[in-house]
Amino acid sequence: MTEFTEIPVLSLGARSDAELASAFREAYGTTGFGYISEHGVPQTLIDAMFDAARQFHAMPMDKKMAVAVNKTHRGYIPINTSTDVNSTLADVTKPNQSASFMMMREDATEDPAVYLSGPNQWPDLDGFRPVLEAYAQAMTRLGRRLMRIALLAAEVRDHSIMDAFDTPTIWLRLLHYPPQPERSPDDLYGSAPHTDFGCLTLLAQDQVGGLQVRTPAGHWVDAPYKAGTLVVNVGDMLHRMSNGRLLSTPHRVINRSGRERHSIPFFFDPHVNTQIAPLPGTGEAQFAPIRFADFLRAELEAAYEVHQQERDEVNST
Ligand SMILES: O=C(O)CCC(=O)C(=O)O
Ligand SMILES: [Fe+2]
Repeated sequence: MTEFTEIPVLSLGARSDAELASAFREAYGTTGFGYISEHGVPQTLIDAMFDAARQFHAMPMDKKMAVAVNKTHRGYIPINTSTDVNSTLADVTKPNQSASFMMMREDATEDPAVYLSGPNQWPDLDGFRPVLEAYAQAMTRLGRRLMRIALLAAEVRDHSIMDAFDTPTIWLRLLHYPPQPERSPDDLYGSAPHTDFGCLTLLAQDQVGGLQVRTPAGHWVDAPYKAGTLVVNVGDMLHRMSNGRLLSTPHRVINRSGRERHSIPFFFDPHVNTQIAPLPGTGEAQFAPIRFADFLRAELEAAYEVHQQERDEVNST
C-alpha cells in the first residue's frame, strides 16, 4: 500500500464525472480520506448545525438523559459510556472521552423486519429538530452523489446497488469532546482508533482539531479544519463493495487543545437489508457476502450492553 503524508483535497465543482471518478480513485485508493470542497451544502446550514449541537450539549444532564440512547440507537450517549469494545486496532480499555446525540432515519414505527428502524427521540429544545432534518436531507443528497462517483471510481459496471440508498441508513451524530489533560494516558482517546462501519462518512468539524488518520506504515496524519470543506472517508461496507479498491482507513480523535471540540459526522449507508458483496467489474471477489444488518447487529449490540450498565450508573447518581 502507498504511504501518504497528507489528506488530499477534492473539488466537486465544474468537473466531469470521469474526472471526479479518477480523482476519487486516486484519493480513496491510497488514503481512504479526503477533504471535499464545493460540496454544495450551504455554510449557513452547517453553522446552524454547530449552534444546535452547542445548545444541546449545554443543556442540563437530566434533559439530555430524557432522550438517552435506546435500542434503535437513537438519542444521547453520555461521556464515559462509549468504549469501542470491538476495536481490534488498539488495546482500548478506557471509554471514549466524548458525548453525542444520534439521529437516524425518521420512521413512523419500528418494523421488526428492519433492524434499527423507528422514530427519533427529540430533546426539548426549540428549533433543534428542523435544523437536523434539513441538514440530514442536504447530506443525503450529497451522499448519493458521492456514492455514484465512488462506484465509477471502483469501475463498477452495474449501478443498481444505488437502489439500496433510496431508503438509506443514516446517522447524524453531534459529538462533543471536552478538553483532555495535556498529560493524559496514551490510551485515553476522544475517539479510539477505529474504521467506520458503513459506506461514506461526511464530517463537519470545528476549528479545534484532533482528528488523525493512520497511514499504512502506522503513522498518524492530522486532519485539521479546512474552511469550506467536509472530511469524507470510506467505511467497511464500501471497502467490501469495491472489492478492496477503496480503503476504509483507521482514524482517531485526541483533543489535547485545551478547548472543547464539536464535530458532526453524517454516516451514509445502504438500507440494512442490503446484501453487501464485491460488485461486478471489481474483479475476483475477495470478500464473502454479508447482510448489512447482521454486520451492524454484531458491532452495535456488544457496545449497547456496555452502555446500558453505565447509563444505569448515571441514572442512580
Ligand atoms: O470527531 C471526529 O472528527 C471523528 C469522529 C468519528 O470518527 C466517528 O464518529 O466515527
Ligand atoms: Fe469514524
